[in-house]
Amino acid sequence: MLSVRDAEAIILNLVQPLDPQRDIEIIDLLAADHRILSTPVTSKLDFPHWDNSAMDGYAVRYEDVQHSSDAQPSILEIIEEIPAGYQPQSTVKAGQAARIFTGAVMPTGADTVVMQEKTRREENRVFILAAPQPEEFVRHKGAFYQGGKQLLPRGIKLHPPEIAVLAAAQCAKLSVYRRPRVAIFSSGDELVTPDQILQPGQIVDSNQYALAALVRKSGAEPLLLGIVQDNPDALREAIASAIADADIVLSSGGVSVGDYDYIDKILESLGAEIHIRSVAISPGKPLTVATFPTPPVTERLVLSEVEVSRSNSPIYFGLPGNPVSAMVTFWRFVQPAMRKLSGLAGGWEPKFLQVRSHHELKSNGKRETYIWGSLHLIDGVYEFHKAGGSHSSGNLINLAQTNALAILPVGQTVISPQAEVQVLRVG
Ligand SMILES: Nc1nc2c(c(=O)[nH]1)N[C@H]1C(S)=C(S)[C@@H](COP(=O)(O)OP(=O)(O)OC[C@H]3O[C@@H](n4cnc5c(N)ncnc54)[C@H](O)[C@@H]3O)O[C@H]1N2
Ligand code: MOO
Ligand SMILES: [Mg+2]
Repeated sequence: MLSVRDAEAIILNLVQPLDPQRDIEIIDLLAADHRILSTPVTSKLDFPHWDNSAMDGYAVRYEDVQHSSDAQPSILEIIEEIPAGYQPQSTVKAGQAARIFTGAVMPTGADTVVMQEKTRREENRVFILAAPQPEEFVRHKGAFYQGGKQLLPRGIKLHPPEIAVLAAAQCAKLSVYRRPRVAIFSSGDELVTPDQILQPGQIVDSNQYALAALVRKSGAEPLLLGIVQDNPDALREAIASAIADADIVLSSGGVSVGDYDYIDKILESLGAEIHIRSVAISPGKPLTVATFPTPPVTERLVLSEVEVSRSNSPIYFGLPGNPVSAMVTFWRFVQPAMRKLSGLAGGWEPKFLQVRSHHELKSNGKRETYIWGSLHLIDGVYEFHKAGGSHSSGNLINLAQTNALAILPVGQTVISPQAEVQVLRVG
């Protein structure tokens, strides 16, 4: 069976990132948090834009004050007051100083700022009580960034620090990658929506809700196609509809070997190339990954009124139906694919932590095993606590309030309490 690592490599290799010319939208800077920059940003401005003061104090000529001390202060004539936002009018000459405030433009002639606390004021004279360093408390034009160089590269996720930079660079509107569109449907005759009255044998379609939340949390737009019966015609129609408009399709259920598990057969009949049918992971072994190299043979079904554009053919993930299996395979395989597709320049693979396990963790050693639980900070160090209750892949109840998956590699059957374990943060 395919290893988790090989499956991840195959999946990432299949993903074509969104196109930085076509797959973009122009948004307001105020809406930019968590979006991905699709064009490198350059500014004409230098940062700082001009020499300015880092302190409230006096702008002086270093040579006038270099020997100042409490006992023998230099005495300078104050020729101008320069608040922030004001363009100085005078030149500071020998024996002169300008009153200046933090962020205000340095006057010509002055090269150093003496902070107020090291001075004494007497009417329009200032006594400098200590010798400064040359150019002390001057923030020089272009010291932080020189106009014309790249300010921010394409493919980064925007967070408050980048948004501050973009604001300072006067990018009130900016170009970001559009959100990936992820079609989601659930397959199974036993499934109903949460508002329906359960008949014998029925259960609620929780996967649709879980996957929609996961997709939205990953910065993509979920297209919810509802519940599809275990019926080849209905499934064929749902899949054709999903692949028409989505970048990624997520179905859950129907990928194992049962008589009503139709997904793989229907994908094949639609001309899909199936790259993965199962992976050595627990939970989540029956996982189908497929692409559509040629346009599907069925007629295109329009999902929405909106005219949509797509540069690449979609990737289909047939996730296993068991609720925990669907979420674990999302976190481990779909999420990295979504990161690559979204235009992020790198860092698509999951990042694992090495932490101490509070409990004993067990596996049969045959598949890479993911055990759900939570990370707790104990004296500043993370510790993994396994969730109580059944670790059946059908038990979604004890998945609630977890935030991590501990991973036992193939061949490892036990991790002792207090031993180190590799963990994937989720949730
Ligand atoms: N003979 C074998 N049987 C099974 C194998 C196997 O290797 N040989 N693999 C098992 C594993 S592992 C898993 S995981 C499941 C995967 O099954 P399917 O993907 O075919 O999913 P279904 O059969 O449709 O459903 C499985 C289970 O999950 C419940 N389910 C399905 N959809 C939803 C939903 N949207 N929301 C909540 N729960 C859902 C469904 O009722 C079933 O209980 O196959 C094993 N069998
Ligand atoms: O691997 Mo299945 O995903 O055990 O339940
Ligand atoms: Mg099945």
